[in-house]
Amino acid sequence: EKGSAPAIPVDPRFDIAYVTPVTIGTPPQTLYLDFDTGSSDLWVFSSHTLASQVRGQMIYSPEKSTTAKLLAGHTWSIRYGDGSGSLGNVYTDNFTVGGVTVTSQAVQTAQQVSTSFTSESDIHGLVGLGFSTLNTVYPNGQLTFFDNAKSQLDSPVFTADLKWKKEGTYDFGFIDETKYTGEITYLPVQTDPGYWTFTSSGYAVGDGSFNQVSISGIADTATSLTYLPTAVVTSYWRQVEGAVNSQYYGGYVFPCSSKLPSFTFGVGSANITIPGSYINYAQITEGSPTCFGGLQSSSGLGINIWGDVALKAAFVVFNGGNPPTIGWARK
Ligand SMILES: CC[C@H](C)[C@H](NC(=O)[C@H](C)NC(=O)[C@@H](CCSC)NC[C@@H](N)Cc1ccccc1)C(=O)O
Repeated sequence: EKGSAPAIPVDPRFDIAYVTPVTIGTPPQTLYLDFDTGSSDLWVFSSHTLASQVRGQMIYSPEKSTTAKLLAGHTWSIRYGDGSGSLGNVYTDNFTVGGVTVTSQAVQTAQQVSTSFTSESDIHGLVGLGFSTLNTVYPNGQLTFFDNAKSQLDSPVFTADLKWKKEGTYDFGFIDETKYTGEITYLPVQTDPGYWTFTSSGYAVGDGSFNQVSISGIADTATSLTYLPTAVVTSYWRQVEGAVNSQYYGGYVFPCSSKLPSFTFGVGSANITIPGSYINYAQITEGSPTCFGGLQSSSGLGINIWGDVALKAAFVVFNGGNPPTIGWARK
């Protein structure tokens, strides 16, 4: 079995996040969810969510699904790196993405969500695609959609082909050779504590020389920007006239008129190049001549995150085989 589903940018001006249509329950209820390799909870806005915290999101109503079953005595509560979070109860129900159906998927219904989720009407929840060890359901942790679907997929993989300001795809169970050029380079994955953690072999700024340095970080499809060690990020922004690391804006800002250099990162003996345009992330406010960078320092996070700004420059294979590996190809 295999499937394919669109990854739709949430905001046409800049790629805050990508959402993918899924159907839950019987009869099927459609929601648009943020597929997230950086976490492992599948949670949705629901009929259980405090009305004051719902603002235009589509919701899942288990009471309207003949196949929904309450997972009695189970709760969940998750916190994300940006301080956002949500919590609630758990049902199992039919869950379908791109034609691939899992019949008793744990669907975590939110009772409460933090303000940043309330304010993002285009994101109706998350589908965690990290390793199931990260799942927060208590007292028994639940499996991700990918872990549940793996055995019925032609191949135990899913791929991310995210695009700059355009619709991309998530494929499940197969590798679409038409979506990349050259070879796919596979790297080992550290599955503890549960992210897709890999080590890049170094970086180059623009057409400058390549710096051989190991950079361990996570591939996170639901983090908009890319956060790397301060030394790496400083050497990038040093090349941009007028770029400053602003305390006020919480990161590097620069004149929107700048022509930004590309950023190349190593994957084994190959490499991926992020065009400078992808790093010109967004104006700090509508109409401002000052822009916010898509490449920022990870020093405050304690972990490096290869988010959408990096992922959309590549075709990425998340191989859930034994052992798991992560594959990178140019496109
Ligand atoms: C502060 C909490 C830390 C970060 C940690 N939580 C995590 O690592 C969770 C699973 N993952 C995340 O917070 C991040 C990875 C951070 S690396 C530490 N990925 C998921 C995030 N992009 C989901 C999201 C999507 C849209 C809007 C906001 C957030 C924990 O629970 O300990």
